[in-house]
Amino acid sequence: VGGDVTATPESDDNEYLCPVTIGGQTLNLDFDSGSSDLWVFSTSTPSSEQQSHTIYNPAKSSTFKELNGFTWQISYGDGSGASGTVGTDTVTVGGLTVKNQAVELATAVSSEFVTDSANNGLLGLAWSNLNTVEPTQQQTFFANAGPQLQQNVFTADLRHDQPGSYDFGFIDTSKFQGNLNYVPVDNSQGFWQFTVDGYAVGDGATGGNSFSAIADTGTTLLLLDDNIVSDYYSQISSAQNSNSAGGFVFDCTEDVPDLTLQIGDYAAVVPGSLLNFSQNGDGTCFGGIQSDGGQGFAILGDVFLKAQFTVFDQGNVQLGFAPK
Ligand SMILES: CC[C@H](C)[C@H](NC(=O)[C@@H](NC[C@H](O)[C@@H](N)CC(C)C)C(C)C)C(=O)N[C@@H](Cc1ccccc1)C(=O)OC
Repeated sequence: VGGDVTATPESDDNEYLCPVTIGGQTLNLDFDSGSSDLWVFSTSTPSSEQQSHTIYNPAKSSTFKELNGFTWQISYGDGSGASGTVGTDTVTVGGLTVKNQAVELATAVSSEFVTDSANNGLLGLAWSNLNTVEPTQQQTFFANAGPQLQQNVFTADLRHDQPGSYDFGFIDTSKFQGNLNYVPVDNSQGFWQFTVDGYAVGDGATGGNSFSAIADTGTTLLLLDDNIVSDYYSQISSAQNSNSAGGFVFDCTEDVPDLTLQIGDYAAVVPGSLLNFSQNGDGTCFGGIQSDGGQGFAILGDVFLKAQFTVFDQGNVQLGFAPK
C-alpha cells in the first residue's frame, strides 16, 4: 500500500501544497518535515481569519471524533504560529488512508497564515516527539501509516515553478539519477537531522567544518551558518545584506555560483539558478541562501530540496539523497 500526491508550488516556490482528504473533505495543506502537527483551518477558526481559505467542517464528517479537552499550540521558526482543539478523523493522502488520525482544528492562527490563502493548514512529517498536542502527544500521519507501507519511507521530489510529488511507501527510481546516498539521522530533537561534512562555493575546493542540518520541506530557503553565508556572498561582487529586503541581495545580472554540500560521499549540488531566488523589483535579486539565525543547525529547505530527490526513511532512521 502506498500513496503518491502532487506538490504544487505557490508563486516564487514559497511553499508547496498538496490535496489531503479529511472525513471526505479535501483541503490543500503544506507538507512540513520540520514539524509534527496536522492542523487545518476549520469552522472553529474565527470567521475574520477564515477569509478565502478552504475550511474543514467536522460536523459534516461522519467519522470525526472530538478528543475532549485536548489542545495544541505551535510556533514556527519564522515567528508564525497557531493553536486550537483536537479530534480524530480518516485522512487520505494520494490513495493512502489512515483511520483515527489526530486532526488539529485551529481556533487561532497568526497573520502569516491568514493572508496565505492557498495554505489551509499543515501536515507535519517530522518525528512525533515534536507533536504539540496536550495532555497526550499524538502521532503524525506518516508514523500512523508506517505499518501499512511496503517500505517505511516517504520521498520528496520538489520542483522549481512546476508541480512535484511526495510518495509514501515506495521509492520511484524513475525520479532520480544514479544511486541513493544514505546518511544516518539523529531524531532525538524530532527533526530529520544529520551531519554535513563540508561545503564548496562554485568550483572552489570543499572545506569548512562539519555541521548539523535538518531537511525541512516547510522552510522556503537554504538557511546556513553566518560564516558560510558570508563566504558564499563574497563571491558575488554586488552582494549585500539588506535590512529592507530581509537578507542578502545582489544585482540580478550577476552570475550566481553553485553551492555544494558534502554529505558523506555525496556531493549535493545546488545550482546557482536556484540560488538566485526571486526578484525584488528594483533590479536586485534575493538570495536563496540566507542566515540560519545562529540556532545551532542549518535548515535545508526547499531551495536545497528542489535540487535533490530525497528519501525520508522512518524505518531505518536515515535520509537518502540523489541528483535528479
Ligand atoms: C513544534 C515546533 C516546531 C517543531 C517548529 N519547527 C520549526 O519551526 C521548523 N520548521 C519550520 C516550519 O517548516 C515552518 N517554516 C512552516 C511554515 C508554514 C510556518 C524550523 C525550526 C526549521 C519549532 O521548532 N518551533 C520552535 C520555535 C523556533 C524554531 C526555530 C527558531 C526560533 C523559534 C519552538 O517553539 O520549539 C518548541
